[in-house]
Amino acid sequence: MSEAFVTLVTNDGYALGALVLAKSLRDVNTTRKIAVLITNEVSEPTRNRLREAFDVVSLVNELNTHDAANLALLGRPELGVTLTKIYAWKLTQFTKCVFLDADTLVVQNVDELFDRPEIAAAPDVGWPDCFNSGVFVFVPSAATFEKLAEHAVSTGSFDGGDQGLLNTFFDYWPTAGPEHRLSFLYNMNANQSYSYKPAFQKYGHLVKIIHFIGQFKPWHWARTSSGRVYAQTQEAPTHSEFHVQQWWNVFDRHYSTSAPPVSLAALPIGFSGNVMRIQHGEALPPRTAPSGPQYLADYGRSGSSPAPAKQYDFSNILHRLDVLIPDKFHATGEAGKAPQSPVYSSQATEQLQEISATASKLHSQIAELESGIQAGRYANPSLASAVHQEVNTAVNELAEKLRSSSTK
Ligand SMILES: O=c1ccn([C@@H]2O[C@H](COP(=O)(O)OP(=O)(O)O[C@H]3O[C@H](CO)[C@@H](O)[C@H](O)[C@H]3O)[C@@H](O)[C@H]2O)c(=O)[nH]1
Ligand SMILES: [Mn+2]
Repeated sequence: MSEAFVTLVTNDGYALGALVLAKSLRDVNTTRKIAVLITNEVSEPTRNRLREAFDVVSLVNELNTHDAANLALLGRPELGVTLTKIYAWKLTQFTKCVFLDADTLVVQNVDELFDRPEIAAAPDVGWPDCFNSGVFVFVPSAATFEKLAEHAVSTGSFDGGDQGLLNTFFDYWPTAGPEHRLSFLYNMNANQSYSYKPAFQKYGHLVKIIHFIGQFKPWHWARTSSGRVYAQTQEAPTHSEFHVQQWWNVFDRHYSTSAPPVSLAALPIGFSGNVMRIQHGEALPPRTAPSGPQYLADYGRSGSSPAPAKQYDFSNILHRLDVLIPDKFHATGEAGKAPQSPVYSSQATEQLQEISATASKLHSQIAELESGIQAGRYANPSLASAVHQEVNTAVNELAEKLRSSSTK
C-alpha cells in the first residue's frame, strides 16, 4: 500500500512553490511519498530540481491520449489548465493521495489525512457550501479520471477553474458525513473577514496547512536585504506578512545557500526586484502565456490575462516628472504651462539639484519600464500596475520635497 501527497506545476513560477511545499512536507517528517505532476512547459533545469525534491515527477501530456473523453476534450482546449489537476487521478500506483496546491505550505504533520475518504476537503471561505480545491483527499482511479473528463465535457466548470469542476462532480460533498469535511486548519488562508484576526489569534497555533490563494503568491513578495518580507502593493493584502515570512523561512533553510532552485529569469518576480533588475541593466523575465480564465484575473485570482491599458499608462507621471526636471521641462517647451513656477524661481540649492537628479533617474527608469511593458516582458500585468503605484508615490514624495524646499 502506497500513499502520496501530490501537487501540480505547469510552469517554472509555480515550480518554486512546489519545491518549497516539498521541503515543508519533509520538514514535518511525513512518512508518505511526494509526487508532482508537470506539463511540457516546465523547463529541463527546473525538472531536475523537482526530481531532487520529489519522489515522483510525472509528466502529464494533456489532451493527446486516445481514450474517448480525451478525444472529446480536444475540441475544448480552453479547459486544458483546469483539467490538468484531474490527471492526479491517474496516479494509480498509489492507493490514496492528498492533493496540495503548489501555493500551500505544510507547517505541521498532516499524515492523518490519509485516514479520510474521497472526497475530503475544507469549505471555501468565499462560498462555504463549496469545497476549496487547494487541499483534498482522493483515491486515484482510471475510471474516476474518465468520468471526470466526461463531466468536464458535458458540464464544464462553473468558475472556469478546477474548483468549479470538482464541486459539481463531487456534488454530494456539502451533505456528506463529517469525515468528508476537513477543518479550516488544513486549508487556512488569511482573509479580510472581520472574524479572521481574533480567530487567528486564538487558533492560529493549530494551523497545519497555509494556502496562499489569489494572484500574489509568496514568491512575488519583495524582501529586504536581511530577508524580511514587506508588502509591496495594496493588491496583496490578504496574505499576512507573517505567513509569507514563514514560506520564505522554509525557502531560506533549504535553498538560500545553493544556487536559485529555479531560474530566476523565468519567474514572475516581485516588482521591486524588477526595478532593481532594470537598474542593473538586466533583462526582465519573458511574458508567460495567459494561464487562466478572464474572470479569475478580474477577481485578482490566479489568472493572468492582459490588464486594461490604463494600468500601464505612465504618461501622467512622466509629465509631472518633466516639471520636476528643469532641463526637460524647458526642452519639451510646453509653452504657457507654468514655466515661471515658484519652484524654479527659487535659488538652485543643493537640495533642488538632488531632487532634479532623482527625478531624472526615475524618468529613465519609467521609460525602460514602459518599453518593457510594451514588449510584454511582464509575466504578470499586476506587476506593471504595482510599479506604476510605486513610481507614483516616489513622484509625490519628490514633489512634496520640492514644495517644502521652494517655500523655505
Ligand atoms: O499557471 C498555473 C496555474 C495553476 N497551477 C497549479 O494549480 C494550482 C491552483 O492555482 P492557484 O493559483 O493556486 O489558485 P488559487 O489562487 O488557490 O485559487 C482557487 O481557484 C483555483 C481554480 O479553481 C483552484 O485551483 C484553487 O484550489 C483555489 O484555491 C496551483 O497551486 C498550481 O499547483 C499551475 O501549475 N500553473
Ligand atoms: Mn492555490
